[in-house]
Amino acid sequence: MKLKFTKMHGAGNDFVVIDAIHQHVDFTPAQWQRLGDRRFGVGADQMLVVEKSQAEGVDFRYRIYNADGGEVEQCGNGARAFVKFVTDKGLTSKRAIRVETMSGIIEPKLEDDGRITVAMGAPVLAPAAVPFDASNLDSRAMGEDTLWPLDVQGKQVWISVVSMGNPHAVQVVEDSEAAPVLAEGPLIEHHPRFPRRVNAGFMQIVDRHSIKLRVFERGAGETLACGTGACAAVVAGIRRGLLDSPVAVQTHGGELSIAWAGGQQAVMMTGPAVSVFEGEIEIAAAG
Ligand SMILES: N[C@H](CCC[C@H](N)C(=O)O)C(=O)O
Repeated sequence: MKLKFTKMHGAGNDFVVIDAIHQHVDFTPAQWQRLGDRRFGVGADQMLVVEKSQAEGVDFRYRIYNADGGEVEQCGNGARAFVKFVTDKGLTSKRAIRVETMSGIIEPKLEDDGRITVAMGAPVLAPAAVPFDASNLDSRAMGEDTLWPLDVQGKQVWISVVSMGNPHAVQVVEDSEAAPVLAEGPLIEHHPRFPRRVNAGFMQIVDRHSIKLRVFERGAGETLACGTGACAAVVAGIRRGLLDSPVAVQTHGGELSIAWAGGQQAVMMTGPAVSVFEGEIEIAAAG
């Protein structure tokens, strides 16, 4: 079938965005993987599928597929690309939208300066949210947060475990550019203590209102930016008493602004979203 799509990015985290309101979209993981393949398909970190929501008072539903073809709960940069997409396509005239995702309702809003702010929901700082095998109970309590030791090929790495709907294991590093993101990221992503795998964040504290962040994403590898990863890193840093809200998050693809008032308050993420090109692609039937 011929599939119409829009290629977009949010701070360099790139997406294939599909209108599933006016197109029938029902792909297998192998077909999603083909779409995300940078040589045999369009190529993207994630595929975003826009649908009408059946829920009362909710405008849209959006589904997220990683480049490896797996469907996941949440995507922060994707939420901003989603808002730009539905606005540009005239699918809504609203500037504040309620969107249903696999992990709950988020509320993105198009700002006057073209950036987009998304209320990403409250973080959950507990292994049970990820899930995470907390069998190794010798965790180290740091202020209100709990740090967990992860044995990564004999090296002990202290991580904060945070859910933004999707799972994150965040560590503080001296120098994010020198951090072993490509070597250690896959080992953390596939670590046996994360039965559903995990996104691995490497955060350098610049000052109390600024960090540098690299994320080796579950199902996509290192991306130029990770929105939920930025939220998770800031929440972990605030809980450990290292950061104060708001925090400027510098990523390889651009800057995100994250604010969080603590507790059960929603994490607020602000950043860019860009449409790059429109296209059509023939996606062969599975098999
Ligand atoms: N790789 C993530 C999904 C995409 C998240 C990221 N692109 C963002 O902007 O939040 C996961 O498997 O949970």
